[in-house]
Amino acid sequence: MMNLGGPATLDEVEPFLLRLFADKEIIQLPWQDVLGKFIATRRAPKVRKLYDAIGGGSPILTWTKAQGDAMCARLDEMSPDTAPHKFYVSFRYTAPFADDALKAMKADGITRAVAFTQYPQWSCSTTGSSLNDLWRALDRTGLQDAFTWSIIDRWGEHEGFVRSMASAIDDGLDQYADHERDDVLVLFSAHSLPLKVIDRGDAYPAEIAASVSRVVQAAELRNPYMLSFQSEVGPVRWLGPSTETMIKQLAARGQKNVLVVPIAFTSDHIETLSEIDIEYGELAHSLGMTGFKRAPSLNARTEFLDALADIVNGHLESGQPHSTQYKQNCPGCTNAACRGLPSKMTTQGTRDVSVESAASR
Ligand SMILES: C=CC1=C(C)c2cc3[nH]c(cc4nc(cc5[nH]c(cc1n2)c(C)c5CCC(=O)O)C(CCC(=O)O)=C4C)c(C)c3C=C
Ligand code: FES
Ligand SMILES: [Fe+2]
Repeated sequence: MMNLGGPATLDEVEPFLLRLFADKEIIQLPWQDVLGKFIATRRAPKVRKLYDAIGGGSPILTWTKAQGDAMCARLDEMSPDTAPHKFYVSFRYTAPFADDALKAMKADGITRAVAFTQYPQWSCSTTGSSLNDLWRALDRTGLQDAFTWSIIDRWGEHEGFVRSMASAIDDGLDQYADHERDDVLVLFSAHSLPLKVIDRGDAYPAEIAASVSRVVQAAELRNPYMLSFQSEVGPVRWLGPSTETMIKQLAARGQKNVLVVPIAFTSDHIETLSEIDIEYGELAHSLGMTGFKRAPSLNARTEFLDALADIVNGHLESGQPHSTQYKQNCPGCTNAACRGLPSKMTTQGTRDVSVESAASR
């Protein structure tokens, strides 16, 4: 289960930021080694305060473990012939790292592995970076031939995911009085991306829009809705409209009730608990938006735990090594590591562990 990760304690904030700003696959800076360190160190005190305000750390590992446990229990029942199922966590910027996961898998005698991104929608800066690093970790640990791999690289339109988002929106709308419910504007908010990444051809904006459209249909939403992007960092230009600006504009036109729906994260962390709930919440209230609320994150929502198991089970049944999209590099890509494959992959059309050499690396 691959994700960005987050600092579990306040002491981990600075090392987390140092790793993030050193990763050329999420952010490209001039003189990255020097400037990345400078930005991370300077940013750390402010970010430490934010994590302090949400309980002293990111809950992302706790949620991922709860999701993994529930997913594996369901998979053991759904697919006895591939049981037992075990999950390992591979975070990009905090422990457990890809190397930790691979070593633990080897120690447990695992031979068949599914690289399962926990970002529903693809971006080369998130899932792409995690996968590139996973394949590098195989080399670092000398475990190139230890596992036969397949990849779940995106699932933003999966029916179970879409249904769980729709039911989270229902719960979000239930927070309003009956007479207000129809007046609520549903504001889908996704993490933004630098425009440079989008111009390169990153699939993320289209995949976010596809998720929103499917969720709106599944929720049979009668409310108006919009999509905006949050969490921009640094002086580069980011994809808009920004969630913060949108809140100001909606407040200016007298919109009182706004339900924010995080569409690109599956569990709570700093962007929901701090940025939306505290920062945007205070902004909205100061502008007279009395009904500013957020739909709950999926976390351990039953429909979502079912969805995770269903995504993996469907993947195993399909026998697909990865999605068709996976091999489509961004037209503007200059990173030779992108869309690589490990040396041992499952063969197209089989759900078993037959081995085939990867076509390219
Ligand atoms: C879909 C998810 C995400 C995308 C896309 C994404 C892009 C992206 N992020 C940064 C820089 C930072 N992100 C930070 C935190 C953070 N980012 C995501 C997800 C996506 N990022 C999550 C889930 C988290 C929170 C981790 C947690 O609390 O558990 C941070 C650290 C916080 C801060 O300093 O504000 C930075 C920095 C860039 C540059 C980027 C673009 C490609
Ligand atoms: S940046 Fe998208 S494939 Fe390399
Ligand atoms: Fe981020």
